Amino acid sequence: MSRLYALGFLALAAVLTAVPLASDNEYELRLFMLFLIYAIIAVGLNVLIGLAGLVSLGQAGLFALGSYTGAITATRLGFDMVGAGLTAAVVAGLFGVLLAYPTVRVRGVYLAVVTIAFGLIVENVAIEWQSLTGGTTGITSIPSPNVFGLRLSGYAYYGVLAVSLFLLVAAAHNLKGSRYGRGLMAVAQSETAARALGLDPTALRTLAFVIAAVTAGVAGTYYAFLNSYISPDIFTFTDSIRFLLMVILGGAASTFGPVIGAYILTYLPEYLQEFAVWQKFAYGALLLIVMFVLPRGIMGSLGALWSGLRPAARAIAATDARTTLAREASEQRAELVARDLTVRFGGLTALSEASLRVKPGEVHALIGPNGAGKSTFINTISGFYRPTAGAFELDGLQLTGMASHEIARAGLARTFQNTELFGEMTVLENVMVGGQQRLRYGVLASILRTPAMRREETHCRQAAIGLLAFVGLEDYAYEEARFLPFGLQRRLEIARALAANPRLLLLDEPAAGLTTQEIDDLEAMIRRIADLGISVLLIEHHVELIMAVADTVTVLDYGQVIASATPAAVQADPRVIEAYFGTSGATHAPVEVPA
Ligand SMILES: Nc1ncnc2c1ncn2[C@@H]1O[C@H](COP(=O)(O)OP(=O)(O)OP(=O)(O)O)[C@@H](O)[C@H]1O
Repeated sequence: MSRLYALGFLALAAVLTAVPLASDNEYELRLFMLFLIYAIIAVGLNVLIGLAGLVSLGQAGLFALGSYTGAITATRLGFDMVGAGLTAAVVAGLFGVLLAYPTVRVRGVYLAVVTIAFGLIVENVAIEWQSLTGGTTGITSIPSPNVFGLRLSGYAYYGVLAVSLFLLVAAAHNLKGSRYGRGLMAVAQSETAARALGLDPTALRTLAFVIAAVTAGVAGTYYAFLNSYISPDIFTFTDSIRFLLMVILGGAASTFGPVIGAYILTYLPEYLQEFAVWQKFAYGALLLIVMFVLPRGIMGSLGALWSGLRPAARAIAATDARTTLAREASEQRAELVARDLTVRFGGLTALSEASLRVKPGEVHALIGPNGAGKSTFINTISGFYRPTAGAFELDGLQLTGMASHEIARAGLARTFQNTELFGEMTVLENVMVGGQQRLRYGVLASILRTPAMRREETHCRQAAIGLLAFVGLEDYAYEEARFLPFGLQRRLEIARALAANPRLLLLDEPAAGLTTQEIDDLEAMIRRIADLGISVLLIEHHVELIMAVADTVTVLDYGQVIASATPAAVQADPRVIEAYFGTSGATHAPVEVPA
């Protein structure tokens, strides 16, 4: 943990310890405990909003679920706080899974609508299911906080809440710095690239929803025990908006931001009481001003200032990329075989019975005029399109019908025609996302930062730095990827794909938009990759590059393979000349493939 974060945690611990000592009346302490409960919700919600990039406006519904579950189990079944809290966590967690399901189909504003609907349904059920929830009257006489039969004093309960918040902030911070945090951010920033690197977006989003739901559920139980009374009007849509605001105001994705946001939004109404009828106006106006001045939230904006002062990457030991990649690749040089692939889009046949074989360890170029079906071919073999007919396999393993992330895990990595980087992550983090399929530690190990987890992370980081050196980007490790010049972004995409330790690398027009010097560097890089024993399938328009690096060239025209041979043979093939120039006899000179 960096010193700055250590200081932050120290400050948090100091504040949490000092407050009960300093507060001289029960009202003050109770208000602070309310803040702690809201902060717990905000920190959990931050995983969903800040890391996974998903907006939920139904958090009050999960808070209510936890509250009612806690209250009902405590009043009817006699559960103590631990039993009630655990039950609430399980119930809310299950609803978290349920809420995550729509993300398979909807996102953004549509997802927000789904979560709003969920919140409203919970509110209505709380009102209508009178026999269970007490209807509008709610549930009264919830026992005071107790653990294993021991009744907790006000201060002891404060301790439970303070420790819960502290541990949760630490857990969320650790999660953010683990493969799960990086995975969530990667999926949020480019789902396509994340899938191509073997990440399962559905699983990751479900994890984020479950974390946000479980924390809201537990906070709900804490609230029920604090208040000893709950009713539906405590959990309204306005509260969901308030929870969302806590995260955004404090700084989404930051460690302490949601706590600060929760503090401000708990205490602001108190401070503004003297404005009487203008209270709501002042509340809204203040929020507007803060968000206008600090659009990334309070901690987000401070964090941006700090990011320029981070250490250089060279300080971290690197694992030589050549040894890492070559060792594993030489064991399994890959052969890709595609048989009679046909892809139709409605009435248009983009690929028609196209067959291709990339021999183990070769550089195989796939060329053809614009619209010939090259991108369709690689989108199909990387699992982004389903073939209408035909099959393809990697070293005998049938890949047809597999999801893109499963194909990536089978050893096929790719780059994109229009680069698909995780723009707001650093160059190093981008490459680490590429390498994280090889990490084995679980969610619990992430949260606890176990020694085994840290060991795996160090290896992953060292390998990533080695790969950055391999492509000449070691000096940019801590830059945000979106700030790299275009040529370097292309190199980063290659480093990231290599980090997945692929057996077959698909390069989709890697020379597009590069300068002559950059294309020369790319040529050398492709040679070095091939020398490591990694098979390469290269889609390119740049003829000099193809001639220089390809062992075999396959030509597509109108979705059909019209030639597949050595570069020289293909250049002289009349069918290829005809495909490019519309006539086979017009020239006997080698074909110049237009860029
Ligand atoms: N998702 C899609 N939906 C409908 N049609 C598509 C889709 N993707 C590609 N096509 C069509 O399939 C045909 C082949 O396109 P594709 O992009 O594979 O060609 P390409 O050889 O990669 O071309 P370019 O060199 O211009 O990138 C084109 O007619 C294109 O319009």
